[in-house]
Amino acid sequence: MTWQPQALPSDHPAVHSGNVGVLVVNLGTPEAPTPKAVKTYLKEFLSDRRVVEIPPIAWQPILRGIILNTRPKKSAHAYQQVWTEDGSPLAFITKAQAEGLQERLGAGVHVEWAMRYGKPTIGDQLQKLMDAGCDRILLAPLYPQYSGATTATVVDKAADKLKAMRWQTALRTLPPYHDDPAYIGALVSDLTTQLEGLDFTPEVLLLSFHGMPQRTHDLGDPYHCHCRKTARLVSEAMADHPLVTGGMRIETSFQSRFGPAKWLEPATDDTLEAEAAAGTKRLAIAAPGFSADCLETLEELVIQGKEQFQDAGGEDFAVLSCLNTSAPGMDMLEHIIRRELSGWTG
Ligand SMILES: C=CC1=C(C)c2cc3[nH]c(cc4nc(cc5[nH]c(cc1n2)c(C)c5CCC(=O)O)C(CCC(=O)O)=C4C)c(C)c3C=C
Ligand SMILES: [Fe+2]
Ligand SMILES: [Fe+2]
Repeated sequence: MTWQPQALPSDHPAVHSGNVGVLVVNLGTPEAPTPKAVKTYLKEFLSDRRVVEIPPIAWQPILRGIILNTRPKKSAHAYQQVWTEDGSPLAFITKAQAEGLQERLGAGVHVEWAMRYGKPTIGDQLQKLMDAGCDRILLAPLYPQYSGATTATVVDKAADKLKAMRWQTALRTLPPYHDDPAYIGALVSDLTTQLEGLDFTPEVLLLSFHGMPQRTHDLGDPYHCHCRKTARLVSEAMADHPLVTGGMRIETSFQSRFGPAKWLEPATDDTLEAEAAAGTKRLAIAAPGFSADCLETLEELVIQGKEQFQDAGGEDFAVLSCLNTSAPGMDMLEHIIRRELSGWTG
């Protein structure tokens, strides 16, 4: 008689015996809104070759000789405008998203959070998950649109940690979700609720994404195309909304230009001025590429954007919140993360 493998009992769960971890990651933020802390943060961030694609021999003297001597003071002032008792919005919102996910996913999954630059570090948090017995970890960079400067650098950093280990944990990464119906649905639900709650009727809804050097796009980075697709899908999904049928236009722009090189266009600041100059009086702006409110939304849009629009003749101006820990946002994150855990959890 030949040997036969023993059949698994029919109720055998397709689940392994170790623990499963999820590490949600966002960009990072200084430890304090001071020039010293901002300098430390900017040095790490702007030394990342995924972020500034200039050979270090040319870039480091500019970074150390000019930028790190001028920008920290200016940026610290901006951070002071948005800092709260709980610290930097980007950090405490990311932490709250992780806690919300932990509650939703239950005790069978360990959820932690990390920042790509600053603290808590990706390496330390991966270690924490492994210390909790996680031999399978889903790394979830919370960037809907893929870019080498954001998504890939998170994966690089996690790989640096694994590189030093003899016995590695298994790692999966969350794919970009810029066109996922769950993400588009969450945005449309959240944006329409916020738009309907405004005390004015916007003529324009401006979707402002973080920018990137044009050269990075030309070298093949899909970020710009992902942003454009998100914007198109949101516009299509909102086409029947009374605000849109009533005449509200949905436009797209790119913010936070940094340095003298050409960045993705149209720029948000130029667009705000051009809209106001062309007679637009009432404008709402949303930043769907940011999972959490941060310096770039709370200072650059809420404070500077308002000034730019109103100085050019605009009147009513509102910045809509990011998905943050809203119900549609958390439902979406839970959905896309559960999907990636399939086969790892029951
Ligand atoms: C959401 C996607 C982001 C991309 C793409 C991105 C690219 C990118 N950014 C810089 C330079 C700076 N960005 C800064 C802040 C910042 N950037 C993002 C996101 C993306 N950046 C976020 C969420 C934040 C906010 C951080 C916070 O603490 O709230 C800053 C620091 C602030 C300042 O000094 O102005 C810089 C500098 C480059 C060069 C770049 C290139 C691809
Ligand atoms: Fe940035
Ligand atoms: Fe493109």
